[in-house]
Amino acid sequence: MSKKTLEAAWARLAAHHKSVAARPISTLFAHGDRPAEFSATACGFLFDYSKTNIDREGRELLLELAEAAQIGTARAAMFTGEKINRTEGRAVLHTALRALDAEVQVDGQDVMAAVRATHARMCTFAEAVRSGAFTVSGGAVRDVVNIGIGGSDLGPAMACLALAPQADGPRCHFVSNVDGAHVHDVLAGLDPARTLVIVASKTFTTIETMTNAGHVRDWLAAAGLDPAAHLVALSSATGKTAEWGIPPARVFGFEDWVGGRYSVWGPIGLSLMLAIGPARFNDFLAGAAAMDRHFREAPLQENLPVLLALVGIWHNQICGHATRAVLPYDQRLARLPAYLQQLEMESNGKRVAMDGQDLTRHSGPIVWGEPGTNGQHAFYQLLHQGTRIVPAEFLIAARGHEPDLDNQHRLLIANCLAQAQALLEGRSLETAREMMAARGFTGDDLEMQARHRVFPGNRPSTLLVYERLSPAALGGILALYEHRVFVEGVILGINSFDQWGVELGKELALALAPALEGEAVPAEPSTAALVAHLRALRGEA
Ligand SMILES: O=P(O)(O)OC[C@H]1O[C@](O)(CO)[C@@H](O)[C@@H]1O
Repeated sequence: MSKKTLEAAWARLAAHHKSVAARPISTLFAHGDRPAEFSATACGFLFDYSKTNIDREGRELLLELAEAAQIGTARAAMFTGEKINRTEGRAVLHTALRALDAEVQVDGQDVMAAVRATHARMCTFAEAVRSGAFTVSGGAVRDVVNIGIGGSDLGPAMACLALAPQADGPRCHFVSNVDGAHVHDVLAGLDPARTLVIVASKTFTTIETMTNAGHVRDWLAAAGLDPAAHLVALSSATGKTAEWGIPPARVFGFEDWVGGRYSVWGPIGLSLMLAIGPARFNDFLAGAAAMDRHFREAPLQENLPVLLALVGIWHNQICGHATRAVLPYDQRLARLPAYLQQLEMESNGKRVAMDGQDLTRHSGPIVWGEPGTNGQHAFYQLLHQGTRIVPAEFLIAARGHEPDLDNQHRLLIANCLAQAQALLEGRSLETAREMMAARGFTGDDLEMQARHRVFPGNRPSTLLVYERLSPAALGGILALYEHRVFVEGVILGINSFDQWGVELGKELALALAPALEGEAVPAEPSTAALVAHLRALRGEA
């Protein structure tokens, strides 16, 4: 890619933004059929970005930016197994986990035979657990505890909640935090004899996971059971799983080209497969694979992941909005914002470009959110009247899973659309004055009261619409976001697939452990003082 072409595309966008920044978004609807022209459909999704300040020229310039960043070349490199994760010398092939018929090679070697074999073993195992043919010490498995953190937890935990209406297998629970409260509360009430324990860790060294796994192994042993009969491992480190005494038949491995935050599609998704069954899990994969095909084949201007990325770049880089709110009007997507926080911020929260040079612009956005309508009664106040603008990303299904509660689903949709409309249109001082006058206010009091009731509006939002949160729809949503993050990363020149920023804290935590046992004093004075204070509170100093 020519740096000059790319910088010129950025400069043109900045200049265009300067010329339209003061324009109210609502005025854009005066011309043509904006809702149709600024939305796109694919794979059962409608993505509406008409309530943004992007006009035809802005979109053209954004597409030019994507072309200048050579999205097409980068995309081909990812799908064909080139080692685009340069700092770790790895290919990036999570897409291969959901394209079981594909032919993919890394270093000239076929990788799909192993992917297919592991997938088949997972299906057989899941069927056996679900049917009761596979038993633990006390008989058929009633509860599954997945112990993992980050990508080894967030994907399956989020998806198990999202697809609860399809869950007809054993009950799945998730332990991630090293805080003993987490494992304690999850195990409370479970019968060890009927519990299957999945230790999910790509590296099998993550301190939180291995500590929790050790505790659960002791919990099984304390009940007089053979822990090995209850344990399953999902890991790339098969040597380490063997040291743990987990029988190879219950170890499901994957290659280093599956990044943690991209791993729900393979063995790390085993808990989800146990919950919903292999057929629905395959629908989940198929939904993602359809989005992969769309991402590879659709022209950039109709390409959903590219459009999401460009709207993101517009808001984050061009308009300077540092954060983005993800607002699923879908209670079962309650963990989607947390999942996306890892996906987006671990991928694109970097300070240097691919070549190690400082980024010349900001890294990816801060992502946060909560399901609607709950958020409306919490932080939406700031979205509507705060001094900072937070682009809102709404998600809504046309139908829920509860036909007898369809009236509530209509109310949910009404709320979602109303919020987007309120953000766009706002309420003028004039209208607020009329309102307060009608309520009997006069003079200075009327003016003061009215000013509190003004909504500036002109706040951008997008909406992703789908028919219903099925396994395929969830697969599509996650793949859409994965590729969006990839496209944003390519445009910013970031390696979206490493995560060196998580290392320092891990190292320091290990180094601090002896200090908390009184065996050393940290050199850093603030930390030393806090360790002393905490030890005193614990009655240890
Ligand atoms: O699966 P593992 O190796 O236990 O890692 C868990 C998580 O830890 C991280 O490496 C970061 O702390 C994530 O990228 C990863 O998903």
